[in-house]
Amino acid sequence: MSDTSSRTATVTGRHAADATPVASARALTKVYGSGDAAVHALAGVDVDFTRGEFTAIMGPSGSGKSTLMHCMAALDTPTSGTVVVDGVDVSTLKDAALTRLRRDRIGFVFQSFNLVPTLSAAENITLPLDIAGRKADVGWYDTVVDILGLGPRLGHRPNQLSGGQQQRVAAARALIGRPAIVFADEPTGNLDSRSSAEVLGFLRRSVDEFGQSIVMVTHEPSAAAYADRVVFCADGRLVDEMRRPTAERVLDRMKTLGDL
Ligand SMILES: Nc1ncnc2c1ncn2[C@@H]1O[C@H](COP(=O)(O)OP(=O)(O)OP(=O)(O)O)[C@@H](O)[C@H]1O
Repeated sequence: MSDTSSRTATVTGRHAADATPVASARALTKVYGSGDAAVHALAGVDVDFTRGEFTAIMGPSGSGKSTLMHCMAALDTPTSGTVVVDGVDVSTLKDAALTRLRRDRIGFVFQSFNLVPTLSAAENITLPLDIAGRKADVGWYDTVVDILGLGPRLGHRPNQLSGGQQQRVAAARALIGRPAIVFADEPTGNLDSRSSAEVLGFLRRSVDEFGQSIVMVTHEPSAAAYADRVVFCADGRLVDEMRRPTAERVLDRMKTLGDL
């Protein structure tokens, strides 16, 4: 559950959000299959994600949330429309440039953690930088590890860590390269409420204290309440948005969309 009192305290010290969107989509469509079997997963989405903000994407099951996130994160190719991430028009990029964009400017957190089982927590955290041939900024590495309380676990492999600890490692890995944007797909879907609060609290703090931009798909109103803004999907379109959400208001809005 969101701790609104501590959040209000940190918001005061937050980085000013930059007016230029960190990622945007225009007239975005995604059709799976064809003919009678065609599914219009995205039916024309226009959206801007503000730099330095935490945005949650909510909506009923099948409304297009994951498809939207995957198209925005260059993990999937739209049928039509444009996606711009950190000033780069993703549709113009060939495979190698797309790989670089994902590696250098985007951080990912997935529901299933997606850690490399043979690597230690420390090695998992720095993996994106190691692949890119970059060195971790030692001060930043220490800060992230410290905030996430991972110090005593750095030598452990994923199967020696709890789900919450694994997701904290995944969150550290997403942020270690200071990406322009972090996309999180149901990051608390496999976590208990305490571990969820730790991961969401870290994401919130990274926005407030370090100006990180985050977009998160979630089913949970209590998770969406950590965001600055919630956008609501239904039938492949964005149908509404809410600023300064609370779990109660998000839940009420979701009921009118036919979910929960
Ligand atoms: N690879 C695919 N092939 C065919 N249809 C797909 C594919 N991926 C998604 N869809 C369909 O596209 C629509 C949107 O799916 P999407 O996963 O984006 O929704 P979602 O809002 O993320 O759902 P959930 O909350 O259940 O994860 C659904 O009707 C889904 O069945």
